[in-house]
Amino acid sequence: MIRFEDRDGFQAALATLPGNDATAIDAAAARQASLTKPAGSLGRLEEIALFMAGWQSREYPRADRIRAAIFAGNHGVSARGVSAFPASVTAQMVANFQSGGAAINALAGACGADLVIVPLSLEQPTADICEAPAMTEAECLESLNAGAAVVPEDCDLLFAGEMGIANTTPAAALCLHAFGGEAQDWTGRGTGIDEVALARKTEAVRVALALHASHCTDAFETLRRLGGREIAAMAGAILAARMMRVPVLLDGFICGAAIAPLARDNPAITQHCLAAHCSAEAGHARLLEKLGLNPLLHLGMRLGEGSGAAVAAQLIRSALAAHAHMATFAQAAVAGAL
Ligand SMILES: O=C(O)c1ccc[n+]([C@@H]2O[C@H](COP(=O)([O-])O)[C@@H](O)[C@H]2O)c1
Ligand SMILES: Cc1cc2nc[nH]c2cc1C
Repeated sequence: MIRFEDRDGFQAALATLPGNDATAIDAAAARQASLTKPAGSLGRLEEIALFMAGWQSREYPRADRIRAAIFAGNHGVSARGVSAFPASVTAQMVANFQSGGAAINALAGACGADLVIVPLSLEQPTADICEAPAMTEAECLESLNAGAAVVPEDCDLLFAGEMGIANTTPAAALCLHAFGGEAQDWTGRGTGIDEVALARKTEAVRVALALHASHCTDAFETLRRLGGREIAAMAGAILAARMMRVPVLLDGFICGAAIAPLARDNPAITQHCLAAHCSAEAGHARLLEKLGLNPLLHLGMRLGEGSGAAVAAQLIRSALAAHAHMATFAQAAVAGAL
């Protein structure tokens, strides 16, 4: 299991990311070229098969062991009226996840993922990012390690999701810091706020940046100041997955925002990631573009909790089923292209 010893250990891991296996990609590409279809006719499903082959070092990659990890945290900034829901909903939804009644329970079941729910000190919200750093150094490190701990040794695919009332506010702040622009470029309606609350939320993002930006010198410090526990946990899980060369499906806006500070330090962090979908949250399309990721799905979803990733995991399974089970031209005695 991966564990980051301290902030330097986290930053060192981010600076020395392993790459994929070009030999496995070549072998998988040769197999794709031999299958009974015009070259490229399975479109992105072919790319997915090669992507999975490269990270798993397998000519025949698998999606049998899928780990879905949902992290939950509370946010001091929720007291500013930036969400359509009260902060108490975070713990209530965790209870719903635990009793099997949430969307992610149904969707993780449908894609065959093994779901773990990780509540992170829900009784202790982060500090209001408009007034202070969200977390202490110890809290941030603990959250990163809670994320790293969910990646099993034998894992074919990981997806990380979140639950945290008000977390689209720190997510917007992380995007603004990583990629610039204006607060309104990154601030959306989250759970469904009105115009007045949107103005308050945009101002909160602006104030948080004014307070912290000059101190955000690396990914750890940025997550600590502008993030939240579940956000840092997703970042820790995604970095740990990379260290173990486990491919990752990113979920929605908050999940993408969690790696924005990592991408600022090392843009290669996205190489083992596929963007599951483009959320309806304003800012997600721009975020994916900045991360250099082309989302697999556009379903108008904006739920979070790993729901988009769970749907996209079915595409991964389809891509790998075609890759593994189709006949070759030679086996099926089908003539190749002229
Ligand atoms: O995944 C997304 O793109 C997404 C977009 C908007 C909202 N959410 C979810 O809604 C919550 C955050 O919204 P808010 O309005 O409370 O900041 C949090 O629990 C997220 O999982 C998620
Ligand atoms: C009900 C509810 C469910 C969620 N799941 C993820 N974020 C959420 C936010 C709310 C408000």
